[in-house]
Amino acid sequence: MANTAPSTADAHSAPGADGFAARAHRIEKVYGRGDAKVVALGGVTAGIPRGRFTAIMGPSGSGKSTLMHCMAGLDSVDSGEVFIGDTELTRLKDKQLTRLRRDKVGFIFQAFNLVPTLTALENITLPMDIAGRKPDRAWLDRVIDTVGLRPRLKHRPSELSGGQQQRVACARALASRPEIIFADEPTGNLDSRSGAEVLGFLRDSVREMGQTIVMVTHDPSAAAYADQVLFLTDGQIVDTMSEPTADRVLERMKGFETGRPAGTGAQGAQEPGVAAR
Ligand SMILES: Nc1ncnc2c1ncn2[C@@H]1O[C@H](COP(=O)(O)OP(=O)(O)OP(=O)(O)O)[C@@H](O)[C@H]1O
Repeated sequence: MANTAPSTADAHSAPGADGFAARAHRIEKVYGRGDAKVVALGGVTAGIPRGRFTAIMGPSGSGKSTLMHCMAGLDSVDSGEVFIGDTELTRLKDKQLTRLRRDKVGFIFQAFNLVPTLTALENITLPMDIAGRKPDRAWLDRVIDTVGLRPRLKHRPSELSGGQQQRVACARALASRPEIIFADEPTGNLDSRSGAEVLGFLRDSVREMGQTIVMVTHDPSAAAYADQVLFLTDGQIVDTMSEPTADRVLERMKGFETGRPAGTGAQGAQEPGVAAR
């Protein structure tokens, strides 16, 4: 894990700067036209620090999923640049983008997206099998033990609980040691106990394995597992928070929902480390 998070100014000024696993620079994304036009992202600049757990929060429709999809190369931007490491996604052709996503990015979705006919272990190694890469056995063992799946490796998804299935999805994302994992509401389909297990595991993989994770969530208690929170409202980053607690996140969210950031919610009062605009 990085000891010092890169500063807001770094994210702003330095495409290619060290310390960020992914960066967005003035990205805009507009859906529809005329009366149906929606500015989902209105020129967002953000850096996701390497080796840290970042949560993205904001009211419904604020652009969280769009930001994540654009930063992960799952969706295109209308203007601006997106980088994973030093690679600018916005310049890549489709095939190069597919390869980059396969080699450098891990995904965890709300729906676990496991292949029902494969065992837990086969699901975990599937992306590497498709890429023709041999798993690093020692690393794979560590991932499996960390998520506590050793006794369930031969089970198919239908024989696993929701929490166990999401742990398989987490292990699948971690197995290839990607530069960054994007998690979109990873606990959205889980009860609070299974959700807490998955979040604890994600946090441990950042602290103990140095993984970089960025997670979209609606849930202040989920965001409290992160090292820092980035708040979006109306397609703009309006605030950041380090060392979040559920209460502080909830308090700040209340401010955004009434259109008036609570606490230090003004743009100029951002805490350093996550994002700048
Ligand atoms: N494919 C699309 N076509 C048209 N508008 C879209 C599309 N995808 C998203 N939008 C709009 O863009 C805005 C941002 O959507 P996005 O899904 O990123 O928000 P969100 O913060 O993730 O919302 P939620 O928390 O409800 O999932 C919303 O107003 C949404 O209606």
